[in-house]
Amino acid sequence: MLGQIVRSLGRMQQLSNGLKGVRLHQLLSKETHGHLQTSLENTRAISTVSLWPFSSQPRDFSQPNSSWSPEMRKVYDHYNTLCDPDTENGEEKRGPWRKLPSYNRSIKYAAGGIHLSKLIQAKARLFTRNVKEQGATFEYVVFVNKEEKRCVCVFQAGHLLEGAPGHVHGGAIATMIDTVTGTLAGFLSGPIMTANLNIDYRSPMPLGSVVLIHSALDRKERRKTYITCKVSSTDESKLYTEATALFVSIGVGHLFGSRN
Ligand SMILES: CCCCCCCC/C=C\CCCCCCCC(=O)SCCNC(=O)CCNC(=O)[C@H](O)C(C)(C)COP(=O)(O)OP(=O)(O)OC[C@H]1O[C@@H](n2cnc3c(N)ncnc32)[C@H](O)[C@@H]1OP(=O)(O)O
Repeated sequence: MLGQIVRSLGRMQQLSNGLKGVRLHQLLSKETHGHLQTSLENTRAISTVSLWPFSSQPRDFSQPNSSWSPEMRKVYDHYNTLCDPDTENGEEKRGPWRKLPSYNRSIKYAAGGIHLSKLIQAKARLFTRNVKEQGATFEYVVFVNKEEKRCVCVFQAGHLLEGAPGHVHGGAIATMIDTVTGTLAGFLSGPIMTANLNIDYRSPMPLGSVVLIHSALDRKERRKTYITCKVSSTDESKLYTEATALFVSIGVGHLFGSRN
């Protein structure tokens, strides 16, 4: 994935004069750093090298906060524990689970350039992370299992996500499905965009619910990554939603109006 992203960014640099003087590391998002670190296995060595262009650290939203219900916290703790390394014969071994960090921008910084300024505006924020009041909208953390090519998102739906009275808006559920399946597809295939999303809403989801969003790789065909998804109660006794999604791999230049 590192090679893929660096190649894509290299193409993007060639694309635009506006990119002159911008270094690749300035364009890499913190998320991408996280993914790179994970995929490169050697997280300790990598994390000692600062690739982040700002002096102040951005806030990682994938952390418990006071709006979380006891149920949200319990499920988070369960999956977080799966990320802990085991100690065997005095040696630390990491399992396949990783918690992914989440920030309110994917790309935070770039210097100059008309193409970049179209994309990187000071007020732009990641849709799911743009509300200051904790617990009001999307509270979620994604855990990925790289061996099984699947992930689980723990999602608590806040009161501003109402659709049908007392229940979560279908568009908010679709947002989370797109986010979680897209995160998995991006983790497995590098830069992608959603091409198709099919959703079956099976039961209404009460506001305030804590649910699991399970996503798994179905298959990959050329540039296409197919992902399946199920949204259920945390004990998995109730099925709320099922979905399938298709993501198409893109060169980052795609976002700048180039098909390369
Ligand atoms: C730089 C990004 C890096 C991401 C890093 C993530 C960091 C993590 C951060 C935060 C996590 C949050 C994660 C969020 C995730 C959400 C993502 C979104 O919501 S994206 C917004 C909604 N999507 C669009 O706006 C796409 C608009 N559509 C397009 O741009 C194009 O149509 C595109 C890219 C989808 C395909 O265009 P073509 O020209 O590149 O490719 P062609 O040739 O048309 O298709 C390639 C193959 O895909 C099939 N295909 C394309 N569209 C299809 C469709 N709708 N249904 C079925 N097949 C389709 C085609 O038939 C073709 O298949 P054959 O290889 O020939 O077999």
